[in-house]
Amino acid sequence: MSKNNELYVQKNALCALKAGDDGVKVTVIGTGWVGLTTAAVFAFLGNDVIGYDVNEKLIEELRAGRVPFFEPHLEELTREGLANRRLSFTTDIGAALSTAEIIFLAVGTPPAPDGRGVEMSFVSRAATVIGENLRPGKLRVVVNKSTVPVGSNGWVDSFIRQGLAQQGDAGPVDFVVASNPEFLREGSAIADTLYPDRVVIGATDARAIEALTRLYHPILTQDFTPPSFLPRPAGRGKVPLVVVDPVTAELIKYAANAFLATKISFINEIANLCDFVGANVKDVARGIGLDHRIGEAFLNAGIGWGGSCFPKDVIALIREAEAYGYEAKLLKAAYEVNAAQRFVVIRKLQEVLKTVRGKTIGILGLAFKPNTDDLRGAPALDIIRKLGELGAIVRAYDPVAMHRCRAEVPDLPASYANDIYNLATGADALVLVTEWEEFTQANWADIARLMRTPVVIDGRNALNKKYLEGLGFVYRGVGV
Ligand SMILES: NC(=O)C1=CN([C@@H]2O[C@H](COP(=O)(O)OP(=O)(O)OC[C@H]3O[C@@H](n4cnc5c(N)ncnc54)[C@H](O)[C@@H]3O)[C@@H](O)[C@H]2O)C=CC1
Ligand SMILES: O=C(O)[C@H]1O[C@H](OP(=O)(O)OP(=O)(O)OC[C@H]2O[C@@H](n3ccc(=O)[nH]c3=O)[C@H](O)[C@@H]2O)[C@H](O)[C@@H](O)[C@@H]1O
Repeated sequence: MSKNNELYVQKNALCALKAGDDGVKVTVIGTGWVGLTTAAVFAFLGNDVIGYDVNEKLIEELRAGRVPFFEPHLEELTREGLANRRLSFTTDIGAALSTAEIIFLAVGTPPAPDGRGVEMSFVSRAATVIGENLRPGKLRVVVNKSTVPVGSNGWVDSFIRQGLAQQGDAGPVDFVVASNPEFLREGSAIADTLYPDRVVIGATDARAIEALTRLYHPILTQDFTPPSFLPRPAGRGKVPLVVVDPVTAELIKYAANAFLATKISFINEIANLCDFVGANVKDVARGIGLDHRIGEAFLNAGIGWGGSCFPKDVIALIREAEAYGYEAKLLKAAYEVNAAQRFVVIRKLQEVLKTVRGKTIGILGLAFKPNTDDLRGAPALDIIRKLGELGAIVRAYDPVAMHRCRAEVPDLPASYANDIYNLATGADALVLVTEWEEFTQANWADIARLMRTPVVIDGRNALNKKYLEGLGFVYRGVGV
């Protein structure tokens, strides 16, 4: 689309009715972290939203107003949507699609079983089912929010057409496919959705761009009353809208995650150097981050990145490049630095304790980061397994993720403690893996007294080194 066209569409769409005034009919396919957040937020903004998922138990829970994963305020917002009847949930695809104007695809795209590509079967299945169940009538905009390999927009279109073909001669069905990548972070999913840095729409069809711009109008203009639990950040102005073609939108998503992941690997490499030369990586990060071209965010050194997306998306981009005979050397290096980084804490434990065999090691935190119970790609799991292999007796505690860990990783070689003090009792060392506030705010004087030997390896540089050393701890951070 030409620049003039793009501006024309944006201007017109922004002049259109606010979504809150007439309520867009939205259906979200897949009600996990991204889908449910999308559904709850658009319902909160005054749209009529139906969440559809193949997981019957999940839908049952959501209907009862229970969100079976930990995401701050998401349950509150879901309950509010259910109470004011803006939000509903179903496992009936026909009912889910019958009124829809905009259909979001938010199903998972995990790594393929061979670890080399992206598992796209959830997307293809969902797209086919949409095609099988769309009926003639008004235009439907199918919007891909899942993170997908470049070119998937056309691919989704073809699966919808295959589904439509199954219907036989049902009459003409008017639909377009657009891309709308998601940039929310777990732990701050609602804030990131209501107050995003930008909204990206990947489409060439003006009707799709108009429909999505209308839906996003309150967010783009910040013209809504914020929820009581999430005030609008001070100084938050209008949100930039980036309208591009679908392929570019899909690449923006991968590039954003790959850049952030590379930034963290970069600072971790510097942290490792700091350990050799005796510099302090926190000061280095501040010293470089104040340069606005670099920026201070995402320069926290430690055990590196985990989670459901950075690892799989960096790999996906490497594979994407390979498909064109291009070796993405920088991304490969970022991945490798990260893969090794989580074991830095084990090396530090060995430096202090000499052998970990037979020693009791307490792991502070299981989730891949604070404010979530998500264990996908969590560094804690690799660290615990490695310590198990080395003969350590591993105990773990996490404020919210233990329940999930017991269910999802039953073979983890660790037992669980009730709280941080219980974990510390008799431990030879503690390793801080997830920087929960509960850990940074704990009574470390009590913890020192409870431990067999007061040793703490701070994998997130989140604790106060001087204070802990004052309490008699042997403290090791990463590059501090
Ligand atoms: N979790 C995150 O923080 C972010 C995730 N993303 C991307 O968003 C997508 C979704 O991720 P999550 O929400 O984390 O996944 P998730 O695993 O939490 O949720 C996916 C949901 O889709 C459902 N599903 C699978 N096949 C289905 C089908 N055919 N029809 C209906 N529902 C179906 C599953 O039952 C599940 O509830 C992925 O592509 C991910 O890369 C993007 C930004 C942030
Ligand atoms: O595509 C996705 O799923 C999402 O992936 C990340 O979000 P998320 O994985 O929820 O969490 P982040 O806050 O980005 O943290 C990712 C990992 O990097 C680590 N990290 C983060 C920042 C930092 O400075 N240092 C660091 O080690 C965290 O501990 C965590 O393990 C991106 O930040 C989101 O923009 C994106 O939408």
